[in-house]
Amino acid sequence: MVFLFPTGTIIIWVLTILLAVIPWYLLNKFWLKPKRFEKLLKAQGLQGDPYKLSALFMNNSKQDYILKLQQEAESKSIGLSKQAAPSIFSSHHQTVHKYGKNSFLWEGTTPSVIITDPDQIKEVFDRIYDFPKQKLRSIAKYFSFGIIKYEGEKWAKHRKIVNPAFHLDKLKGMLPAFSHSCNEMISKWKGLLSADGTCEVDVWPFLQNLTCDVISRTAFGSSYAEGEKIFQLLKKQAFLLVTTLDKNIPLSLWWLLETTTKKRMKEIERDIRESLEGIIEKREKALKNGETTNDDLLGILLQSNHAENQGHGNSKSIGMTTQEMIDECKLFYLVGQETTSTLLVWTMVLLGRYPEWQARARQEVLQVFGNQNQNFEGLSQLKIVTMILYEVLRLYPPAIYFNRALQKDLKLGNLSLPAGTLVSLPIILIHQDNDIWGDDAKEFKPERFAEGIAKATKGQVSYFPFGWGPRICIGQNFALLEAKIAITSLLQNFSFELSPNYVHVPTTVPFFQPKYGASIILHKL
Ligand code: HEM
Repeated sequence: MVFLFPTGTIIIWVLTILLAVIPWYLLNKFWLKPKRFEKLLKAQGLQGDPYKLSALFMNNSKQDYILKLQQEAESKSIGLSKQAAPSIFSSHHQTVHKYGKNSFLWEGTTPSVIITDPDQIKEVFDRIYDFPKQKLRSIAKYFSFGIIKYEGEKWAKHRKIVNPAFHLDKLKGMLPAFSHSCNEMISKWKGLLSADGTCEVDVWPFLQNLTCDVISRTAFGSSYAEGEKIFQLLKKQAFLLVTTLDKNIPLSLWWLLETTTKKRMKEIERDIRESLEGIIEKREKALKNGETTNDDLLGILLQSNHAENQGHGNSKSIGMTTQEMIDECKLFYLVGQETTSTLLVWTMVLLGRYPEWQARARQEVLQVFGNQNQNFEGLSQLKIVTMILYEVLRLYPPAIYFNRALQKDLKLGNLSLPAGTLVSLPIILIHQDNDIWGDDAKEFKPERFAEGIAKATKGQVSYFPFGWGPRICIGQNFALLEAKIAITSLLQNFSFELSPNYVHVPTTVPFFQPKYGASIILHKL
């Protein structure tokens, strides 16, 4: 026997259920669940602001809120000797200041537990499958590419394929490209010198240009000019994004709007994809015809991908697809360029501020290379320059914190963390923690690295400008070699000091950089 309900009855039933379920869902999401989290964390001795519903309405989203804080901070010069964290990283800084190191803060309805204990930090970095990265919001879709955002098997596969491109023996072959780009920048600066052999330059755009040039040459070799074009497109896209953010349109709303900016971003995205597809297809064809590929990043990536496919009986789905290869190439630009130029600009600012360290570094460089071009063996002997770079990365790490998102209940040391919590590793606070580095933690003292990183940190995971564990930066040797060559060329040709016009306003968009550039006075040697 079949019972038939009239349609009206069904609709009433559905509405009744929805009316009962939706308020419960909202109550749980916006009140009961966060309060449960709070109770659980507090029971374990973690301290933080109580969860408040009003915080959700006050700030349209966490990103908007952080941007607002940053914009406020960036309008003021903080003075070079002052710590940047209170202004550029105020939410975490204030929480630790108020509640101590065992604390948490709220990101909307989600608690973010601040982890500062080196053993726990090591665990978070080592257990990559338990502590995956936080998923990006949709705004990042134009900028989140490749391996850096993958998880699980996909990440492992891509890391395996990309790894050979960054082996030291391959990097050695790229040194002439590094030197070429550096020499070009030095020549431009020489061209700006006045009759007395000095000039004042905002070095920041030159350094950005340098690291872009290096990536274009090392990633695409003979296709260098096309690489440059792609980078210009990526830059345009980033500019459009940043100007949109500046207009203070809530992110959530912006993504619903079909704006001209959004349209333009889509067009640029298509242009980038087509250019990269062209380069990759040309190279793939050459590889299939048995022609030797170039030893640039793309060439090595293609060979490695080819080997991965062959190792699996030529099954096409095993290696990377062309689209995935495109994403990896874009990633090299996005994470390899601004990070390294950031390292270089702060190195120039700090060496301009501390002439005694500049003199020591120059003495070492001249001892090792004289006025000759650099080579790998000589670069490995540069002890003072290395100490300086490590210290710059301690005080000015390009990425100032890491977030990881728990997808299941987990133990971390003595903590029991529920699924849905974030853990936050505030690298900038840990790098300047007096308990770890001593009372002079905030000062520029490269001598602390005289006997290497392990000695300076007493073997603890308390220094991690390149991350740590299996997901450590794949390009760290690339970046350090590039930085050493750039600093060496600079010291061989100029002495320099900070200009009185320099205004110290660090920003964190997209990395920990000088907002108003870096005015430096160069003197020809
Ligand atoms: C001073 C320069 C650099 C710094 C400070 C830096 C820092 C970092 C950090 C902190 C991570 C880990 C992010 C995380 O775990 O959430 C990372 C990952 C990565 N970096 Fe770098 N990076 C630098 C230069 C480069 C360069 C030059 C390249 C390539 C040309 C590069 C490519 C990558 C890639 C592909 C990853 C993702 C690795 C993975 O997830 O397996 N980086 N970098």
